[in-house]
Amino acid sequence: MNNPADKSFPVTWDQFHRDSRALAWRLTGMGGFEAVVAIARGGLVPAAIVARELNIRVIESVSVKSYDHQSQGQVRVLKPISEQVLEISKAGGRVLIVDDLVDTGATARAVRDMLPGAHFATVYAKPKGREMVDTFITEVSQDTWIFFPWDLDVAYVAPISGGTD
Ligand SMILES: O=P(O)(O)OC[C@H]1O[C@H](OP(=O)(O)OP(=O)(O)O)[C@H](O)[C@@H]1O
Ligand code: HPA
Ligand SMILES: [Mg+2]
Repeated sequence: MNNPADKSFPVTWDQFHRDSRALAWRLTGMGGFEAVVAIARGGLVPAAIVARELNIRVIESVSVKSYDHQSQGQVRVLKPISEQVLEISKAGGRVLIVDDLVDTGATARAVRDMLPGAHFATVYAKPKGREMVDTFITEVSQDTWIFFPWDLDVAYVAPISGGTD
């Protein structure tokens, strides 16, 4: 499945920190969470920020990969969720799943199946996957590719006029 996007939405570290904090604010009114599950790798950064703001100390990761650069493939689980966190959820404890974004929703669906009943939060959401997420901050159109700060560098850009300086 190839899905190259037309538009780009580059996100700086500052912006990502602000948006992840906004997510934490939105989650504060939703009761205490006992554990956070970060969907690695993209979910690790927002999960750390949210866990810091909500004072959650039990942090787990699940490693899911489905894209090679912008090409989507099968969802593959490279590291499952620990028994400890699965037990917390089965015993009725509130578990918060965090990812950087939901695009088609395939990753979210796979992780939701592992943790039914958990609360799913992302910083960004595209329309196709929005239904899979309980809480998000910013919606981005389906034909936009979000570039995260860990995938970017500072680089020269040509003037809008098309000149060279
Ligand atoms: O809603 P979907 O269409 O499933 O896409 C969203 C997922 O894709 C990206 O992860 P990716 O598989 O690229 O791995 P990464 O987090 O290691 O970058 C992103 O971090 C989400 O986890
Ligand atoms: N940006 C980065 N990673 C992604 C995206 C995106 O828009 N969609 C799926 N994985
Ligand atoms: Mg990911």
